[in-house]
Amino acid sequence: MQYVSTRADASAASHSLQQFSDILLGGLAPDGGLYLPVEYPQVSGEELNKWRHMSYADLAVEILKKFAGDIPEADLRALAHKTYTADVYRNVREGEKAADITPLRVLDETEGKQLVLQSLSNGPTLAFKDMAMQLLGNLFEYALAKQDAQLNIFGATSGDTGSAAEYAMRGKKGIKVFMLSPHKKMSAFQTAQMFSLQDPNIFNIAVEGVFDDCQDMVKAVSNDLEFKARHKIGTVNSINWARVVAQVVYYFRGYLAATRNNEQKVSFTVPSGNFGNICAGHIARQMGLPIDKLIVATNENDVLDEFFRTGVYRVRKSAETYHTSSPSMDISKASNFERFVFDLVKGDGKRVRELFKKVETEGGFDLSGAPGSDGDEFKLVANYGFKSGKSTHADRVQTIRDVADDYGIVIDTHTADGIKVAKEYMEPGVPMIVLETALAAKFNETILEALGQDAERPAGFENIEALPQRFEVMPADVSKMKAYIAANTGL
Ligand SMILES: Cc1ncc(COP(=O)(O)O)c(C=O)c1O
Ligand SMILES: N[C@@H](CCOP(=O)(O)O)C(=O)O
Repeated sequence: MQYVSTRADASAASHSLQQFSDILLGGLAPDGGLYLPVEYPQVSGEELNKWRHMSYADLAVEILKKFAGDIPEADLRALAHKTYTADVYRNVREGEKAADITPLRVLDETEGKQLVLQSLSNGPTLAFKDMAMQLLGNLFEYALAKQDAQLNIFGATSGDTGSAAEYAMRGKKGIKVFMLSPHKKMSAFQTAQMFSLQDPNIFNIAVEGVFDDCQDMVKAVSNDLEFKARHKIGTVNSINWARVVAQVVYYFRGYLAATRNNEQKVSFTVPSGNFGNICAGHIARQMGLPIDKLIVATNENDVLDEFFRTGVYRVRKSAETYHTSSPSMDISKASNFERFVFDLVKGDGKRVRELFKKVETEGGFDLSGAPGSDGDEFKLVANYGFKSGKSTHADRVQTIRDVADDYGIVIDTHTADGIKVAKEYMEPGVPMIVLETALAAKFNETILEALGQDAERPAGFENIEALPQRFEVMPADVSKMKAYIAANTGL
């Protein structure tokens, strides 16, 4: 499989095609775009039948090999089996099997409308990021060992990517992690999870700004090609295609576990911020997985909900980005949205460049087809199955209470946003799978408010907030950031 940048000129595309292994360590494309495969590999009914009873690791191999043909299948198999084990994804609820890796639980079935929770947060850091990040850590180690190279990961987090990356990369030979997070905007648990790590290869930088400021800096540093090459900069954000592809696997797993035959369809509701998770669902659908709807659930930071309702993409400035009780979704400039726009404009990289230039200069674009708009591609969105909705603090507190009362489980604030929105789109005969993107323990402040009691804590995290913390506070200033990285890479 070959890869092309979302901003590549069609005429020049043949000169800039890359292999999976080439883009694995590099992250952002040199033209500032994101990588996508030149075409989505297709999945047949026969394959789906074969995959129904496979282990998660074997299913991952089947999907990965369609995207990473330049890595020998035996190596992919070894990596997947090292990653997707019951021991790594052990934080399951009572009655669920860790060996399922992403267990499904039917919450409700009323009048043929099935509400299902797919648990993606059983890994070491209690969020769905572990699903891809654990694999990425092993892939990086594999690729670096082959080249005897080193990698300095420069990433941005609103709370979960950071800890997942640091837990996956700590102690890994040849890898350092520089992770930007918005100062004082993560939950106490998330902050402690990252900042209490004392490993010498981990550098936590609390930025005076919001997540979007952090992600902008990651992109600015990556766009300085000379600096990027000299300091061997790579990324673990969903900028990195391997992250997205690893997330495609659990959509297949969810579909296969919720259905009996390939005639059946399911819908997915996805708590969304940077659009990486649901972008993986979009790719699964484009590969032929029988997904009916893909529902984008946002919190009060509703840029994506606005687009999927109106066709207007209007990013918010840092000062207009709210600090909410589902803080990992406090994002107003969703990076992976560019991947979807590339598909929406039929792979026209020049048009993607123009549209995202407009985002920089005018704060957005309008594809609604209204007089004076920038295009009318919004009418095509329905072909991709996208719908959307929004949830507020009051909604998520109420949803956490309702789910505890009705189904006897405690969900986190992001999953609550998902369930609130999912309920607006349930249909008889089409299971609605809500992705559980984190465990409640990470957002205890809101659980306490909703239920009057603490969230259960998996073993090993009992007193995490009391541990000593190590981090730097820095302004959102690219040149200062580069100086910090340069001083610490030793290159
Ligand atoms: C717990 C949680 N839920 C939802 C999201 C949103 O996912 P995405 O950014 O892939 O849209 C995030 C952050 O990515 C998260 O950490
Ligand atoms: N919500 C994320 C933000 C970064 O998203 P990513 O998928 O691009 O890594 C977080 O928790 O850090």
